[in-house]
Amino acid sequence: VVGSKDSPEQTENNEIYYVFNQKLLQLCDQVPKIPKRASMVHTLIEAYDLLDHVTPVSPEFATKDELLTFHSQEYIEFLERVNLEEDSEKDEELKQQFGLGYDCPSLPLVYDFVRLVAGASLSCAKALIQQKCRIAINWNGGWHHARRDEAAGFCYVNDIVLAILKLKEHFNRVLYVDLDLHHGDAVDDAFIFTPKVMTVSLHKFSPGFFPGTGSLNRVGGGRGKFYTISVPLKDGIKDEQYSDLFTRVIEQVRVKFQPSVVVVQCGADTLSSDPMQSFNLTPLGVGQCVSRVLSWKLPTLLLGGGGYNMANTARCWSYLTGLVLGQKLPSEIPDHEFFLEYGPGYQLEVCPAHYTNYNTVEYMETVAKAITKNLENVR
Ligand SMILES: CN(c1ccc(C(=O)NO)cc1)S(=O)(=O)c1ccc(-c2ccccn2)s1
Ligand SMILES: [Zn+2]
Repeated sequence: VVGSKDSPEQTENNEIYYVFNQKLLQLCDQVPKIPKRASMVHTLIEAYDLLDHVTPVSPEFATKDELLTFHSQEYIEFLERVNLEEDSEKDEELKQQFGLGYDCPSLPLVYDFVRLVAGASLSCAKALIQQKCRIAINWNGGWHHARRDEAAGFCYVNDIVLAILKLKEHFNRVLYVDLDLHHGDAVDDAFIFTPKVMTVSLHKFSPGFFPGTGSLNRVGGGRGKFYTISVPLKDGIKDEQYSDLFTRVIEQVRVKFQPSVVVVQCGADTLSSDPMQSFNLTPLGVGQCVSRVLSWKLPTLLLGGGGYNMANTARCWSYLTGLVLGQKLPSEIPDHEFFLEYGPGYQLEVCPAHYTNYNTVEYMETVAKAITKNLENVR
């Protein structure tokens, strides 16, 4: 069955593309804020025997031209130049200019890292375009804060914008869903003026909380007005309230926008006992949102993102991989290289913490009503 730009028929192909290779894991393991997370995620997925049911694909490096479809020449050529340098005092002020400072320390082989992370998400986008699969997964992608000409918020390259720009060449309407704790600001900004890409971001919105954008009245501009949806939330939200609101919003988005392809950033810093100590979700809550989107049977790209409790992030993305495969995973964490990280319970489930929930019923109603009102302007 051949889809078309406007109304892609359901691809007969039920393959699940899972993109990784050892080089990508090794480079991602070195990102200071998430040490060894890439390997923990991958080896847990492997330990649950999920790799037997996906099509594992080794990503290409993104070409320089592909990076330049979003990032500036200055930024990319700077990364190319510092790639092999030791962390020298040289270029110190240039590093600051390009965001390589405290939040995004300069990585060894940062250019290789950037090209392979971007290449992995682009490989997924190309596979969806070529209908080699209906669902593609890159748990080492989802870097939603990287800007055109600077690293930001632990993000060095915006693989999401690059993948959406590629998808946009073949799909008429791209829906971007950002489930990370933080507002997907740089992805919003990249598509804020176009009605071809609708971005929906659920995030913590609170004075002084990074990145500070994503208020309820952030709706986009120009021809893209009302094609940006911000869902600002408070600390302490739990699975049921989160997925109920998500469902109310996203089903309206589906009817009004009628996406032909969906990209979901599944940042796991929303889970209880993440060092960000903000939301109180479990993988079940994140899974309810992802399931809702998967039920539409559209070509779908799943990406990683934040998540600073490494074991819980691995639990969450293993659970989501199982969900995609229609497989319920056994609670006992299987023996594998990082088994001891899952103590003391060695269970797949994440228990909610006892945080105060500041999202009152009234607040949630206000948010839902404002978004419904904005969506009346779409279509
Ligand atoms: C740079 N910051 C970001 C940016 C992006 C993220 C993110 O996960 N985005 O998705 C998280 C923190 S930040 O200023 O809020 C922080 C830096 C270090 C932080 C931290 C470190 C340890 C425990 C709790 N918080 S927050
Ligand atoms: Zn985050």
